[in-house]
Amino acid sequence: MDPKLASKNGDIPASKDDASKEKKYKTEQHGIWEILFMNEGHREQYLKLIQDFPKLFPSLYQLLLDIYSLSPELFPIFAFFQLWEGSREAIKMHFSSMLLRVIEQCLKEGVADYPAVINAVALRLGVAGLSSLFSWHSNRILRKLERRVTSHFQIRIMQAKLDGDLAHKNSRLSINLGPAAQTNVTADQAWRALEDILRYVSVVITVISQLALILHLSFHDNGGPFFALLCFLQPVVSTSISKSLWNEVCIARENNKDQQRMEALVTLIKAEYRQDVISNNLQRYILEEYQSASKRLGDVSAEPIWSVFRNSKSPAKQILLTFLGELPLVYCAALALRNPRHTSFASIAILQQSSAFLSRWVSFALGGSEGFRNSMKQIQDLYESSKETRDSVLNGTTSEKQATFEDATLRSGEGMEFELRNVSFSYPGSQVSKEALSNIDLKIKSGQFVVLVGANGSGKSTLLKMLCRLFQPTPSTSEDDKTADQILIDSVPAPSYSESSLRRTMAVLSQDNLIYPGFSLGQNIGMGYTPFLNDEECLHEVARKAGAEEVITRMKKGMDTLLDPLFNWYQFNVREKDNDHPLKKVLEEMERPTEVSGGEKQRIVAARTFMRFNSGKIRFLAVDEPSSALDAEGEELLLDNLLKERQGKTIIFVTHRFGKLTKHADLILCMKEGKIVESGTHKELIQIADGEYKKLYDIQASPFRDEPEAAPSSS
Ligand SMILES: Nc1ncnc2c1ncn2[C@@H]1O[C@H](COP(=O)(O)OP(=O)(O)OP(=O)(O)O)[C@@H](O)[C@H]1O
Repeated sequence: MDPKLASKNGDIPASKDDASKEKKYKTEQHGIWEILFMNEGHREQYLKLIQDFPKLFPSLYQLLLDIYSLSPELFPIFAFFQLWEGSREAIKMHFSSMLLRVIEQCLKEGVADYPAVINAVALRLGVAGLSSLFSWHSNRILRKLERRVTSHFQIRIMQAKLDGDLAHKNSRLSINLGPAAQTNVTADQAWRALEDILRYVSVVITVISQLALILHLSFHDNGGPFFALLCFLQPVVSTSISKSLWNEVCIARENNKDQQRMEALVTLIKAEYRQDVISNNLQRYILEEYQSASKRLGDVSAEPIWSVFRNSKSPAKQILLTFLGELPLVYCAALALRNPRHTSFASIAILQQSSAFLSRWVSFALGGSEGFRNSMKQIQDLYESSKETRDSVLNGTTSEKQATFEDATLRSGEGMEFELRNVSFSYPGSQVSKEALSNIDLKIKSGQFVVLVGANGSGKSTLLKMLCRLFQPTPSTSEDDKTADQILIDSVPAPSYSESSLRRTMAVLSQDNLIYPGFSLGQNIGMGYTPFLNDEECLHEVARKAGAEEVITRMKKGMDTLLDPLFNWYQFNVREKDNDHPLKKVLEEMERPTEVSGGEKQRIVAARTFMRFNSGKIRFLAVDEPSSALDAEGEELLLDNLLKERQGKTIIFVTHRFGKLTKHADLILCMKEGKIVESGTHKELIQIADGEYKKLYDIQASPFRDEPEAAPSSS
């Protein structure tokens, strides 16, 4: 059926400070899809490409230099094959035309010219053979280059991402938002971008070589430039009147409520929702709701966007383009009528083939400019992000910078001292209007054991991360207070430290329970302090302290167990029901996951933190609700063992549970709505009538307080 077509104009919200940059976009409805197009034709796209090219070219040049330095021996062959790839068809057609002419000559004269035919056939076959050989060789070289270039990019990307958690001078939220982290180009995508660029270059070479062939043939047979012009007509008209999603700057979104409802209902039949669906007795509802949504959807096309979009092209355009495509042949026919003696069938056949070929490739060349520009941009992003990260690295990897940074490890054995002066922080791009931290003033003395409490969302984790230098305070706008927005560590502004020395003195145990996939249990623990990664004794010792030893001994492979293995595997034709099949057993082994509970994961992650203490350099321990999934015994053991490590460390705990921690804390900071509303010891805070701490404490303690005895019944 014909998709419904509706069109209206919309405005992309322009930034207030630059209303002139306001751009228009257009929306069209195709079946269940709404498409938002920029009002931008091929002309604009080409202009953009021409404008951007000087900016993009250095990255492309750098890329070619890199490929050359990675494989100097392969590079010339690689360049030759690219050239060959583009001109291959024109060369083949040229030799085909030679052969056809010789045959035509023989037919016309009725004489078999053996040497000429053999020569032409040999040349044509030779070219065909060479072409296959080159393709095979080119493919091999390309695969080799792919390996080298992908691994080269992978290292660049990894370096950029790994440096991305450094507090970056331009970024308020450093974690995952540094310039490096902002590049989402993967090494594979980078390679594909390079392939796209090469393909585009090859398309351009193809067009040029076909054009040269057409001009050569048409001049030879009095076709002249007019014929070449006719060959261009169809692709030029086609690209200007028809749209292809691949060449548009657009967003396609499914906006049909009934289709969305149907998809949501289909999701509910997945295994993970089975238990919920049964216990909520939803089976009937799901089926009925699906039926009525499907009825409401009616005949609206729910095909994938590309087919709905293609179907919507009007037949008039298609007919016009078909006729334009036939024009070169009509022209040849006219030539034959005008000058029958000089017309060669061989040339007409080759011209016809060549013009169809040219037409297709001119379309690719005209339509592919946006893709080409995007691919060049991807390569540029990749180079620029890693360069920017290198410039912003403050961790002393740049030797001349190293000398100017403080070394936090020098005071090993002494807990860290913190001072926050009027520190505020908002998460960039957050939908929450309030600041996550608001004007915090705080002093934490060396060696103090501090507990952070407060309601959900009060800012405890954010404050802890701020102290761990994972976030930067929002810069102060106050002209009067020059010391605002500062964090001092041991009385020295935090940015004066080499980041890597700070990291070496901090241990962080959070509630996220991250088990590193693809690493064994032992490696997961050992990565807390890599020099001892293979020290079995040490691994078991820290596992014991975190209460994880029992989990490990329970595993058949102990420390070598892979909880979350990372490897690809495929099975072909091993039937599910064929239980005796020897491969089925192997398959089962591979499929069986090693399950551990949330609490067990917490223990393993805690063991990694204990491992960090082996460096002897830890001066600050930040713990964020590490026992949320632990049983009472596990929690007691973990907290006791963490507190045993107190010597020479400042410890800050975030917790919701009032008990041992709050009772023994040197300082309790009670937070509310991004502010520290109360601070002191448990004894002090509990005295504040209507205080936030007392309120939270009472809620937890009240079920354990003795109930007043019920009055005996009078009856
Ligand atoms: N990644 C984030 N992006 C945007 N806002 C965030 C992000 N993380 C936290 N927030 C917001 O910052 C505020 C403080 O959050 P934070 O996690 O520090 O609170 P919390 O006291 O640790 O809460 P909880 O007790 O639930 O762990 C909240 O309003 C929260 O919505």
